[in-house]
Amino acid sequence: MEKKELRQRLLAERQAMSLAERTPLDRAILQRLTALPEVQAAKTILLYLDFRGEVESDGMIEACLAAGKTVCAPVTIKAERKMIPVLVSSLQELRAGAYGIREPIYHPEAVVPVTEIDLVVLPGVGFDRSGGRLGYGGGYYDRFLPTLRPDVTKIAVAYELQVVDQIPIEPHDTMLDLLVTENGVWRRV
Ligand SMILES: Nc1nc2c(c(=O)[nH]1)N(C=O)[C@@H](CNc1ccc(C(=O)N[C@@H](CCC(=O)O)C(=O)O)cc1)CN2
Ligand SMILES: Nc1ncnc2c1ncn2[C@@H]1O[C@H](COP(=O)(O)OP(=O)(O)OP(=O)(O)O)[C@@H](O)[C@H]1O
Repeated sequence: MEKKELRQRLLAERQAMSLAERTPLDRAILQRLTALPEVQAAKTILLYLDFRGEVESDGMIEACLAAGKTVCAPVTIKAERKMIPVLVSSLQELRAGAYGIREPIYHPEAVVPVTEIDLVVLPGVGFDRSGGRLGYGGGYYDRFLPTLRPDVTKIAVAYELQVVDQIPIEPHDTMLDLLVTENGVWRRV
């Protein structure tokens, strides 16, 4: 169970970081992310709402809203192991959803059609520099990513301590295009 052990080790390392340690890293990641031409060109972006010590995402949401972009975030349907992109118009209009993750309030009119999404920013537990990603093991993004338009840019954001030489990859895994950490940006080659 290589994946399970890697997940536990990386989660423990991430949780061990203090707020004072992560705050400058969050800022550096936010700056690198918003400077990317792909992000600047995107009109509709699927972001996430951080939990369990993921890279802070509120700043990304604020920046995208301020730039006039359409922002959506996952609403998690645990029973169906699926996630739905729902419009986020403000960080004040969120509630705690499945797993205690903050999410926008689901209304059928607030669902963003997957065909409208231009770019996805993904959290995760571990990453490698060739597009591999390790999540919490729910398979939510694994099922969701193949439903997107093929031209959608998929960007991982992570602390450098979450980056390993090689994430064990399975056939259902979708490779990510870019990895952004506090130290730089890696484009999948
Ligand atoms: N911020 C954020 N939102 C997200 C995700 C994410 O990774 N980060 N997701 C990306 O997928 C989805 C939620 N995925 C999750 C998957 C599993 C567990 C979880 O707690 N799993 C159990 C045991 C694993 C299992 O069920 O087999 C656990 O860790 O205790 C939590 C969230 C949708 N929203
Ligand atoms: N497209 C799919 N259809 C059905 N089951 C899937 C699919 N993709 C993944 N799964 C299943 O979901 C489970 C979790 O997969 P995996 O460990 O890759 O998740 P993860 O990438 O860590 O999690 P997440 O995407 O939620 O962050 C596995 O048991 C896998 O078989």
